[in-house]
Amino acid sequence: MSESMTDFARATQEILLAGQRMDARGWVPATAGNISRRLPDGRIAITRSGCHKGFLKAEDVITVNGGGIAHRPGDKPSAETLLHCQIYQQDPTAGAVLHGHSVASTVLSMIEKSPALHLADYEVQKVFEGQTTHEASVPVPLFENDQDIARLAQKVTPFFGTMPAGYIIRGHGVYVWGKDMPTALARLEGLEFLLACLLERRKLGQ
Ligand SMILES: CSC[C@@H](O)[C@@H](O)C(=O)COP(=O)(O)O
Ligand SMILES: [Zn+2]
Repeated sequence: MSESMTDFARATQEILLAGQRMDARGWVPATAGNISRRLPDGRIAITRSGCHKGFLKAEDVITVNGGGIAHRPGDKPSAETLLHCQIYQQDPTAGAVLHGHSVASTVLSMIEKSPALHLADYEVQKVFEGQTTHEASVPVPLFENDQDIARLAQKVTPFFGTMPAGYIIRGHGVYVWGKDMPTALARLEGLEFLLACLLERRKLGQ
């Protein structure tokens, strides 16, 4: 097996396990969500469009170039591939990207009319990039949903460098990334935990 095949096989395994984890937590209902991993040679391993992320098979992971074009003609990558490519392009440290559709991110982003949610006073916010204390406010930008993914990506571009916890698309879901798959998963779990806390507090009228 060549070195690049080894890297792709390892990334595929990570993506399959991440899909199972996200499904077990209820964050990827039906065929929602998508998952990717940057390979050392610059290719991006990403889920095929329309697969259930809890039941991914190795053949459901394909590769695209930095512009989101599948290397193998006929392969149909995630409909949101350009958002993954954008993250890898804008953040050279990013090695894995996760997108999910949790109840908390969907509901909170629909009832919050301001352009961001703010996470403050929570110990768990230290899971995010550069955060060392609960005594900080971590902004999570909210972008309007758009079926034109290239247009949506344009709206996100100016925010790179200011999103330690990732971002939310309104009525749709979260995008989170990290240097590797464990880091991205930890950030997703941290963000989803905090969104669930915010939602609980809203229900309590706080
Ligand atoms: C179940 S519809 C969800 C899709 O429209 C999309 O938002 C999504 O997250 C999954 O799209 P996919 O093309 O499978 O990566
Ligand atoms: Zn989605």
